[in-house]
Amino acid sequence: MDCSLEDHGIQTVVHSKSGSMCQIHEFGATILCYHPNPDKYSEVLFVSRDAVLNGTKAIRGGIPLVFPIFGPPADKENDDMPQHGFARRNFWKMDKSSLSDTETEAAMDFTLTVAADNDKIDGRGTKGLWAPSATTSPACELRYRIVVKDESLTTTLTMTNTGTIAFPVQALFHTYYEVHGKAALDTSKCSVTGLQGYDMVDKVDPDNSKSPDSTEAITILKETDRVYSPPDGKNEVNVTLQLDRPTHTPIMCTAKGSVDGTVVPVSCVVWNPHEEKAKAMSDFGDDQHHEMICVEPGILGKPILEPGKQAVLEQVIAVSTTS
Ligand SMILES: O=P(O)(O)OC[C@H]1O[C@H](O)[C@H](O)[C@@H](O)[C@@H]1O
Repeated sequence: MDCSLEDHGIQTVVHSKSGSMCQIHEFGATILCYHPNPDKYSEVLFVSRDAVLNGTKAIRGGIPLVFPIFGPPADKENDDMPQHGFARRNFWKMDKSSLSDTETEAAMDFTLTVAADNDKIDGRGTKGLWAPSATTSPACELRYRIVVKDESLTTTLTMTNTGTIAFPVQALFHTYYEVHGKAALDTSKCSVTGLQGYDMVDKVDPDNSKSPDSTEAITILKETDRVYSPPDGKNEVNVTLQLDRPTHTPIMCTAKGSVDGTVVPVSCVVWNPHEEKAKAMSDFGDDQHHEMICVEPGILGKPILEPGKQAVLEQVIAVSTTS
């Protein structure tokens, strides 16, 4: 992504001390780029060259936010909410009072407020739990805090149930990483480690699902769409990504979640559409599956968020193990 991009709806947060910067599109509060200290590092995130940035379609790349469902609705007959929910399909508000730029970090918050009967929020569906209704629909406030440091980006999504109806939560950072040298399919250059021992559901080839998966390094050999759920006792995600970066250093991604103050397990999705799916997506270059890999930590267990309570999902992307 071109970090010099300036446009209506795009906000920039710069950490003056280190020069690290991040750009966020108000549509979906989608982070488009994260460029750590430019004296030392290159861009971390991938955005499709055909991504739609005018607010008519979820942005293909960066870090789209998935909430309150992951994938299509569980009960498609009775719920027409679109895949991955509504968070990525609406304009969020930047909170000017949250802006800061200190010695150690720069920060910016975005919010999306969803009243129970607000029918202006795109993607709530017309038949399911979230269909706008003053009496039967949930309400929520989403607050998204983005903190940029010299060598790390921390994103924290706080989901507050502001209504009277409890709802199941799924929330995920759909992070698209740039793989340098178009090497995503080169197994010696692009890999993800840290998910060994997780239960793996293979959405492309269900017969290949493993419980637990003993694979040490996940590489891309074909279309890959896998959901990794942690073994008992492991709640945080802690993965290492080799992306053939110019510095030859890996990226570390950690993530944790909680509901009403209680830690909940965080799963991790690994996705690369490969050739056929790449060609089928109108907002993705035919050959761009060579340039990216999605590693997406999230709360997928559908814990119930009661009225007045909060769920929190946090991700840290670090370009150095010392961050
Ligand atoms: O095309 P989208 O709705 O953005 O979804 C892109 C991908 O997101 C996740 O990674 C899912 O596991 C995939 O099944 C889906 O294809």
